[in-house]
Amino acid sequence: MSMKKIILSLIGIALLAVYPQLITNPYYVHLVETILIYAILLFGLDIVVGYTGQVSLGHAGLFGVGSYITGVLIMKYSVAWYLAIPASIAGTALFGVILALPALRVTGPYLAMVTLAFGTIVQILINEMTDLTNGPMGITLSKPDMFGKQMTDTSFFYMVAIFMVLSLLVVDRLLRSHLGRAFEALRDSPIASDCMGVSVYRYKVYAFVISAGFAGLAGSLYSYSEQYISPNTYSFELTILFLLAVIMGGRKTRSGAMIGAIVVVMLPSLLQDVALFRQIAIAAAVIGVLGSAIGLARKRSTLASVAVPLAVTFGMVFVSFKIDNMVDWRLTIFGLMTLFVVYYLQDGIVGYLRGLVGRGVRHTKAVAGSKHADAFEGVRQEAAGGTLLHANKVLMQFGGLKALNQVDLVVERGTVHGLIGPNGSGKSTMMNVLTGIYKPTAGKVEFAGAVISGRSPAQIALGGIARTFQNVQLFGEMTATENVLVGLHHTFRSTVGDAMLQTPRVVREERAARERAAAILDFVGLSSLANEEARNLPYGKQRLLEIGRALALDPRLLLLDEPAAGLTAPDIRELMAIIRKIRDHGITIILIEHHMDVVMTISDTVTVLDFGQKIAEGAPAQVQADRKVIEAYLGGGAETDPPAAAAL
Ligand SMILES: Nc1ncnc2c1ncn2[C@@H]1O[C@H](COP(=O)(O)OP(=O)(O)OP(=O)(O)O)[C@@H](O)[C@H]1O
Repeated sequence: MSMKKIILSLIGIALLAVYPQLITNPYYVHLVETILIYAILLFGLDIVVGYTGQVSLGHAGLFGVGSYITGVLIMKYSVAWYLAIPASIAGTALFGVILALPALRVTGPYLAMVTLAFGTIVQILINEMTDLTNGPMGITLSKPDMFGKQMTDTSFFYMVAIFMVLSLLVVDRLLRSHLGRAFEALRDSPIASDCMGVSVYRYKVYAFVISAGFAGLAGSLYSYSEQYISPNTYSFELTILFLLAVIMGGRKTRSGAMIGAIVVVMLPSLLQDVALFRQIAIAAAVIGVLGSAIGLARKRSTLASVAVPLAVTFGMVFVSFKIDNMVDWRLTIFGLMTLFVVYYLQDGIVGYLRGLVGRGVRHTKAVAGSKHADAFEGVRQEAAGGTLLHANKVLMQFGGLKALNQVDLVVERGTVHGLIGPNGSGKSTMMNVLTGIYKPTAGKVEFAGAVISGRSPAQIALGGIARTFQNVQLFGEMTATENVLVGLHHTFRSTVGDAMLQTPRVVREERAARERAAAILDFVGLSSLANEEARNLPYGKQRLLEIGRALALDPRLLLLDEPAAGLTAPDIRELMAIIRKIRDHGITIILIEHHMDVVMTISDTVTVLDFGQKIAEGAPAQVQADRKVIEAYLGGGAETDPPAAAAL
């Protein structure tokens, strides 16, 4: 933790400690208490929405489950708080599994609909299960007892503050660990996550369960805080407000969740009180003017780009002085504010403020490569010779189209095996079959003596097959180092508990992984770009980074899908040297490439596909001279790839 962060945290804790002593009005103490409770929920919601990129409209439902578990346990069994709170966390986490199930099948608007239905069903059930929940009458409860005495409002405030600080610490540690990287990776590219051994299924479930646990804790504290719960609270509006809070505050930041919590609590007051609305409108206009001036001075914005947001903020000030009360206008103003945030503050308030001071998202800086770390540290040196991979009569059918038609492919250990063919001949389909993305319609794939067809991509990746993609599939918002670290995910044995508590094991594993990542980046020539976000790298470097990330898996077989596409001549030479070095370390390679000079120079064996069938196989010179191959390239009409044909 940096000195600045420690000082800020201590100031934050000191403010929380003195607040209820300085502010004696119980209304304001309760207001901040509610903000702290919502912040706990939003830390969790940010894992699902900000990190894994899933839409959840079910979190008000989870919040309700947490509240009612505590409410029912107290009403029926007079359970103590130290049992009721853990029961709410565990019980709501179980409901998180139910919410995760649809996320495994659907995404985007469909997931939004399903999670919304979940929230609605929870609300209806609470309403209808009168015997258990008291139905619409709600449950009344009192503040928890501590040492045989009922807590005062102030002592309960401290209890909530302690839970919030602990949640903040735990979430922060978790999200900075290998698990946080796994969540983030599956947002940027689920397919690449799976192929790096980070199972999308498993980590989506983890994200929902952990997030639900925090919703359960928040719900439980809320029931004690309000001392009365009823089904109406956990409504559709609340769930929208939660989602808006994460977006408005700024996703992937804890400070964003805190700001979001303030918004959730203050918005209803803001939309009722015209004087408060005027003050906020003026503050927004001042920040807007300052931000635009800084943006223009630093040449990061243009007059055209700041004109509309400025006009809107000034418009808001104008309107705030024109209206006398908020009653008729609150929904319109709420709608316009939502539109403004979604359109102009896509990185939220925290993202906007960071932009003003010229700082992007903070990533943990890469370490320098250590003398002890070696890029190929985990790779098993295998003796060349013998079959490593055998695809046996593979048929891959899409409707009536046979993308692969009874293809046999035998790859020898320690070789570079070229796979070529005109566009649409089935090369990428073969890659997808070998890595488990497609399950073959018929035939089987054996790898190192075991049948792998039918296994999941993550299982196949962890079994020793790594790949790159024809259309680069990097984790764009993560740095080059973090991309490689996702590839090194398999080297971690630490559990969620280790990550949350920062045990020595997780610290040791993280250090070792970072040193290894530095060595891998050095090997692919990207050391100087280690802290750069992948989306900002030049195209050629992105391809090299994909190779580095794949090497991190310690593969026995590496599949390279058109690694030279879009590369300049010097980049291609660098790439060829890298491929040779990888082979020299005993890793077998299957290389799909349209640059014939590359394939023919570095392959030991070449297989040629055409219309899903194998038409030739052998040494490069032999294949180049094959009449069927020449015909496939030169006689293929529109399907012909000119550079490939020319090279042949
Ligand atoms: N998921 C899919 N659904 C339907 N058809 C598909 C699918 N994937 C591939 N195909 C079809 O299978 C055939 C083989 O495609 P594939 O991408 O494997 O060819 P390729 O040899 O890799 O081509 P290129 O060199 O252009 O990448 C094509 O006709 C393609 O349209």
